[in-house]
Amino acid sequence: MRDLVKTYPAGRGAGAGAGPVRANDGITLDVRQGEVFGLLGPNGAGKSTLVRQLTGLLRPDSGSVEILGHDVVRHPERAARLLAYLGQESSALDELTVSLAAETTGRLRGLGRAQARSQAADVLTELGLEGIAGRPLAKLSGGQRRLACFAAVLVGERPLLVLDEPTTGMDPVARRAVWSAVDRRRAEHGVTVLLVTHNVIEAETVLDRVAVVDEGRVIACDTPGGLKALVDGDVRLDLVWRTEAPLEVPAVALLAERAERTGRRWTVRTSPEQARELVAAVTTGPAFAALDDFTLATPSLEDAYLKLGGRHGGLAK
Ligand SMILES: Nc1ncnc2c1ncn2[C@@H]1O[C@H](COP(=O)(O)OP(=O)(O)OP(=O)(O)O)[C@@H](O)[C@H]1O
Repeated sequence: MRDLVKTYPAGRGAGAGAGPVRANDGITLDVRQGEVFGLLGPNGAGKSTLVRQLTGLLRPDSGSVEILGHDVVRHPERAARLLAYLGQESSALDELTVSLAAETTGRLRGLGRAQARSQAADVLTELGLEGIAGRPLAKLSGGQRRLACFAAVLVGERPLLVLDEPTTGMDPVARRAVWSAVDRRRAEHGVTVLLVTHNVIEAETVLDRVAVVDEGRVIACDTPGGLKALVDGDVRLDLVWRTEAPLEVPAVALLAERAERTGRRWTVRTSPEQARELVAAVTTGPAFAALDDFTLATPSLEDAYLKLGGRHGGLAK
C-alpha cells in the first residue's frame, strides 16, 4: 500500500466542534508474500480503517493498494478472490450452524458442494470445533463464535488472510489453535497473514514483522527483534504483592513513585544494575514477606511498543 489517506466526515451525531477524522494519514507498507505481518497500535490508531481499505470494503481518499499484482482500489471486487477477512464485527452468517457457516463460506468462495463440505469438516477438526459444529453461531459464547468465524475464514484457502483481532475473547486453548493454524498455513502453503492486534505478548511468537501505527501514521516498522533493540539494555522488574505494598520500607516507598501499578502488580523498567539493587532491597526483610511473586525479564515487544508510545505520546496511556 502506498500513501493511503482516509478521512471520515464529521458525524452527524458527533459532539459540537467534532471535525472530520483523518484515520489514515499517508500509510505506506510493503507486506512480503509468506510473512506474518502485525499491525499494532492503540485504540483509534487507524488499523481497522487500513485493513478495510485492503479488503475493498472501504475506498481510500487517495493512495494505492496492490495485492498479488491486483489494484484493489480500482478493482475492489477482486479483493474477495485474493483474501479472506476476519473483521471485528459479527458475522452475517450468525443464524447458521458452525459447520454450515464454514461450508457456505467455501461455496461463496467458489468451491463445489462436496469440496466445501470436506474442507469445512477438516478445518473444524483442526480447530477442535466438532463438538459445537451443529450449533448456530448466534447461540455460542463470544470466544466460541470468534473461533467459528476464524474457521470459516480458512475455508477456500485464500493466499492472504487479513485478521482483525482474531483471538478477542478466546481462552488459551482456542488462541493456541488459532496461532497454530496461522503458522501451519504460512509454513505449508506460503500464505501471507496481516494481523491486527493489541495483544503484543501473544502475537510476538508468530510475527515476522510489525508496524506500529499511531494517529493514522506508521511510526515504526521492523522485526520484533529490531523493535526490541529500541529498549536494549533495559530490563523489566515485576513485583506482585500479597495484599498492600509495604510502603514503610524506604526502597518500596521510592519504587511506588515510578512503578506502573495494576492492582497488586507493580512494573518497573530500569537498567540491569539498578534492577539488581531493587531485587536485593525487596527480597529481604519485611518487603520480601509482603511479596507474592517477582520476575526480572529482558525487554518484550510490549516494552518496545510502550517505549515508542513514550516517545510519540499516546501509546503508553
Ligand atoms: N465509520 C466511521 N466514521 C467516522 N469515524 C470513524 C469511523 N470508523 C472509524 N472512525 C474513526 O477513525 C479513527 C480510526 O479508527 P479505526 O477503527 O481505524 O482504529 P483502530 O486502530 O482499528 O482502533 P481499535 O484498536 O479500537 O479497533 C478513530 O478516530 C475512529 O473514531
